[in-house]
Amino acid sequence: MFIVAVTGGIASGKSTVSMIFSEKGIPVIDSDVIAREIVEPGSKAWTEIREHFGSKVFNSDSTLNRKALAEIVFNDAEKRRILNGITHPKIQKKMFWELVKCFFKGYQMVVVDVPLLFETRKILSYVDKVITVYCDEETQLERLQKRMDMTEEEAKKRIAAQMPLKEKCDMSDFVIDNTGPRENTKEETEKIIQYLQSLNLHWENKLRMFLLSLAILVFLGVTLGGFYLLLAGKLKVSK
Ligand SMILES: CC(C)(COP(=O)(O)OP(=O)(O)OC[C@H]1O[C@@H](n2cnc3c(N)ncnc32)[C@H](O)[C@@H]1O)[C@@H](O)C(=O)NCCC(=O)NCCS
Ligand SMILES: Nc1ncnc2c1ncn2[C@@H]1O[C@H](COP(=O)(O)OP(=O)(O)OP(=O)(O)O)[C@@H](O)[C@H]1O
Repeated sequence: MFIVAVTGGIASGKSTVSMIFSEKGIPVIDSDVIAREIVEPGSKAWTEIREHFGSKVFNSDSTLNRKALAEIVFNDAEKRRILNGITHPKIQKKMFWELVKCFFKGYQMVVVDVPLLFETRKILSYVDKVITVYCDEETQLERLQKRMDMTEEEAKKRIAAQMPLKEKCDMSDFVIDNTGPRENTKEETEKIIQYLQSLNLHWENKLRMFLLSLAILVFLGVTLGGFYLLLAGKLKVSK
């Protein structure tokens, strides 16, 4: 299975690009959605956030008060590091299992939409191609304020918490400029999808399937062999 990462800065247009992949029947795993799932009331992350940040970052119905937590972590790098330490391993684990599900469903290609791909690097290790969705700073600030109903100061702080967008572009296989109208972005994205689909992934996918099956067989062999030896040892002792 070929894994394509869509990354970029906050509000640069990742969801806009991911949606175009989705319209072509390519599944999209969105880390922002997973980040919300793992903090549901009673979850491990929810409990750890409560321990570290206190009840002030929760609503009366026990759900996370995202605005209150954002106010803390985007004004304090150390607190952000603590929150990332709680959430990121759980997001990465859930993303990994979502990928495994896609693999067994037989998808040839899957997209992971991860804003902090280069900042955290973990998911980067199993991604085949990276697309960075770029837009100029002025447009990013304007779209962010509009979409999240933020003040200019809040928006600037959120942008500053991420790696500069230009640096992400330099490290990517493809860059989509989403500064202009949506039609341009759609056209650029469709060209990339066409290119990715034209790559002869057939043999690569077969090889991966073979290696995965081999790994499963070795695992089963070692486990069953271990049990057999354990059982045989016990039988000898009991004689
Ligand atoms: C701080 C929280 C509660 C704020 O929630 P809010 O609803 O305001 O934002 P939302 O989750 O929709 O995120 C919007 C965007 O903010 C940016 N962002 C979110 N968390 C971070 C972070 N820790 N560092 C830098 N940018 C971040 C991303 O670009 C993301 O797409 C939330 O973002 C969170 O739990 N963050 C930690 C988990 C995380 O890193 N998520 C990003 C996906 S891996
Ligand atoms: N080309 C465009 N022209 C005008 N508005 C756009 C364009 N692309 C995206 N937008 C708008 O900008 C905002 C951010 O876009 P989008 O949600 O795709 O970004 P994102 O990178 O996924 O954001 P996030 O970092 O929150 O996940 C949205 O309100 C969207 O409707």
